[in-house]
Amino acid sequence: MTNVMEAKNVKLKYGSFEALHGISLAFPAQKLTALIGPSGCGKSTFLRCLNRMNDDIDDINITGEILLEGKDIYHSHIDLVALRKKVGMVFQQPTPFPFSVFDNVAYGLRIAGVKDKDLIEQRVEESLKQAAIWNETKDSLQRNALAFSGGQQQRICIARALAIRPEVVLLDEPTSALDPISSSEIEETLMALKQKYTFIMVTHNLQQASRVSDQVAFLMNGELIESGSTQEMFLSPKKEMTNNYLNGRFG
Ligand SMILES: Nc1ncnc2c1ncn2[C@@H]1O[C@H](COP(=O)(O)OP(=O)(O)OP(=O)(O)O)[C@@H](O)[C@H]1O
Repeated sequence: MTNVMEAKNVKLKYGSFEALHGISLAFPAQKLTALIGPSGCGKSTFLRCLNRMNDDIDDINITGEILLEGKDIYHSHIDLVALRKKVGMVFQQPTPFPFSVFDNVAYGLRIAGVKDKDLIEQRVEESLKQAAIWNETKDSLQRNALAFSGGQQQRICIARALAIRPEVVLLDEPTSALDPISSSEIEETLMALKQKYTFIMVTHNLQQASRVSDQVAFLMNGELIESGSTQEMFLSPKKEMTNNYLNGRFG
């Protein structure tokens, strides 16, 4: 199985506080990896390392390597704009920009300098279809994205992330702000898209992790306790701590 990304001994300090103690984890292509663990264990911190979203935080220190297609994304020659084209992100709260659906989805392409109107139109349509929001938006592409429901906004954000054809999509609790129906629509969308993209998702929802992921990584206190296939992790975890967490004994 090919790994699209691989973290090697990633340590991160906020000032003198070490939030990640040396995480090593590989992300197989066209699979969904779920990062799980109790609140404050470092899931979001680790996820944000994967497209260098932490870079702007004052007094942060990151060591180790994160390889994307074999190259360290923390190497000084890496172009951040190019990196974020390859590694897109969807956040917990839907974050459409306050302009039309069309302009939201076209945003990344325009930033990347794409001028061909036909190509942009084609990509917008394709991406909205992939994110399963085309039927609800096709007659109102010029409507402000903020006028849609939370679940629809989140699918517009997924379409926006997909429009630039990333290798990897990072998702930070993408359904936790949504109602159950919208959440299950997003889950179905992710399952359908796994053939094309590699997803890495932070989730608090263990049932969600068991439904949609192929690989699970369990973090606690900034350490990777255990990772493995979803089936193995849920049915026969190797570590007692993982078993206790998955069985609701703490969290
Ligand atoms: N910008 C920051 N400055 C200092 N400490 C931070 C910062 N961001 C996170 N932390 C600390 O790092 C640790 C890990 O936080 P992080 O948000 O990554 O955890 P998490 O597992 O995603 O939590 P949750 O599930 O509650 O979102 C916590 O102790 C948190 O307080």
